[in-house]
Amino acid sequence: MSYILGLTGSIATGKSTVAKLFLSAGIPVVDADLGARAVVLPGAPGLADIIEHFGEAYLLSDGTLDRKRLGALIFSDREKRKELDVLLKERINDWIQAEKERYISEGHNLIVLDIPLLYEGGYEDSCDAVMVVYVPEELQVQRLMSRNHLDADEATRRMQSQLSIEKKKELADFVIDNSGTIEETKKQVNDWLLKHRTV
Ligand SMILES: CC(C)(COP(=O)(O)OP(=O)(O)OC[C@H]1O[C@@H](n2cnc3c(N)ncnc32)[C@H](O)[C@@H]1O)[C@@H](O)C(=O)NCCC(=O)NCCS
Ligand SMILES: Nc1ncnc2c1ncn2[C@@H]1O[C@H](COP(=O)(O)OP(=O)(O)OP(=O)(O)O)[C@@H](O)[C@H]1O
Repeated sequence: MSYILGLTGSIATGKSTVAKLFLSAGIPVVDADLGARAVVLPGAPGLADIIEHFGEAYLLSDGTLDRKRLGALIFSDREKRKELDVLLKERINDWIQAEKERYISEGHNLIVLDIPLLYEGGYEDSCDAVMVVYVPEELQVQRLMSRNHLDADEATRRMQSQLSIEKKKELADFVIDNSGTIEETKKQVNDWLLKHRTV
């Protein structure tokens, strides 16, 4: 039996940073953001759905999705965001499940599902436990501003497009506090692995 650990947080709290720590410990990670990119590659039905729904203005001249333009739209308009979620959710879910099954069939006893919208999308039921990567909101906004070159208003809007990190922390089975150094985060992940790797 494989133990399925859901890994989440809110935008820029450090999921990818923690996912890399699991990967370097040899644990397979299913990255939902990669799935979200795979289902909108040129030729994929998800891209055709987006263009049909939102229009050709969301295509770049090389035929790929204009992610920047679509991001600007959905992070400033709740209804449009919901429409995009409806268009892509099933396809992303199928991608996640297929990757998970592949790792299960390879015999891994621990598999991490890195899903930014884990709670918003109701994925907690398909996990044995959920780990939330936490930083306080002020630090979240700062890291988001500096990583994505956003001003404070835009970063706050993106943050508010997801369930708050405080709420996710309450719902979590395990919390990794990523407000210190990467080394401090690494220690928490390694301690968790020492306790749970053989579950
Ligand atoms: C709007 C898009 C094109 C913007 O692309 P961009 O390259 O700028 O951002 P990227 O994909 O790296 O996402 C960055 C982060 O934004 C957050 N985010 C993405 N989509 C959403 C959404 N619909 N609602 C809330 N937060 C979201 C996540 O925390 C994600 O990790 C892209 O995010 C997208 O296709 N989103 C819809 C798919 C989705 O739901 N992805 C989340 C995976 S579960
Ligand atoms: N402990 C830390 N100390 C300093 N900077 C950090 C730390 N952890 C992460 N960061 C930085 O904060 C930013 C956000 O981290 P990361 O990309 O891992 O977040 P994420 O939760 O995966 O984001 P998203 O939801 O957008 O995918 C990155 O620029 C990263 O380098």
